[in-house]
Amino acid sequence: MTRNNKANIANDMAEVESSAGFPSSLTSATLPPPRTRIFKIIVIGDSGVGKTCLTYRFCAGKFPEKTEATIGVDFRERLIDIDGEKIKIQLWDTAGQERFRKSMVQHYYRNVHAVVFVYDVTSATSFRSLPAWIEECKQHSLGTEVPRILVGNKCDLRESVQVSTDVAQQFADSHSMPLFETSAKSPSSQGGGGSCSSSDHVEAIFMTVTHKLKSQKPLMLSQPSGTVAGGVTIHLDRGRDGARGWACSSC
Ligand SMILES: Nc1nc2c(ncn2[C@@H]2O[C@H](COP(=O)(O)OP(=O)(O)OP(=O)(O)O)[C@@H](O)[C@H]2O)c(=O)[nH]1
Repeated sequence: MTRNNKANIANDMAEVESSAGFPSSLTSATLPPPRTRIFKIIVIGDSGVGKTCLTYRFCAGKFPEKTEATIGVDFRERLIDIDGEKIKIQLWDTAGQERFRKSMVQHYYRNVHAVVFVYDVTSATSFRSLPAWIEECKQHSLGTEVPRILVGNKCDLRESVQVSTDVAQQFADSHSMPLFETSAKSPSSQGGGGSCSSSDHVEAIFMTVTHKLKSQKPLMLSQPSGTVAGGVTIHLDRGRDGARGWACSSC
């Protein structure tokens, strides 16, 4: 990781962490022009379920040609316009492998606005891991007011499905989460009953979360409107061992 990347990460973390509200000294008469809000969304789940591919698809618009196991965390950002307001979606693509996430975990969960749990529909093991991921969120004091969604990825591999939509939907219902089944690889794949019928599920998933956050959160200061920053990666040393549910608006 370069010195610049480290500086960017520090800035990005500071931005997210400072987006909690207006400085108390500001009055309506002295408020600066509207700024871009940042929504920090963390994407978690077992290694290999496709977190990098999903976040890359949403931010870069395509399936990555090749991926490697995430070490620490990757940031991906996309600036979107909702009803005339510019919103920066900051996706934190977290490492699924325990040894690559250990020392970063506290950063993942700080000032999180929403959580996306991902499992692989062709891996019953990744589905069985979900309670542990939910427990990890709980241990980091993520309240039920933080929107959560469940995503079953790799729906394009129809012949290899191990997790049925019914079972996934029951799990999602029991945790008050909406379920989406999708494919980062084949955006037009049609998921099962819990998913949206949109032709581009990945887009729908993150846009749904953003709409939810926008409707839930009052306008806050974060940073001046500007261009979307590129991805930034925090790497750990390779040697280390390392409420009620809410509806999917577009369903
Ligand atoms: N067929 C298919 N393969 C996918 C899909 N999404 C991801 N993959 C493949 O699954 C493998 C793992 O994808 P990643 O996105 O790196 O997985 P990850 O969850 O980020 O893994 P970690 O970084 O280790 O936590 C890669 O070989 C991807 O090409 C999908 O929707 N369909």
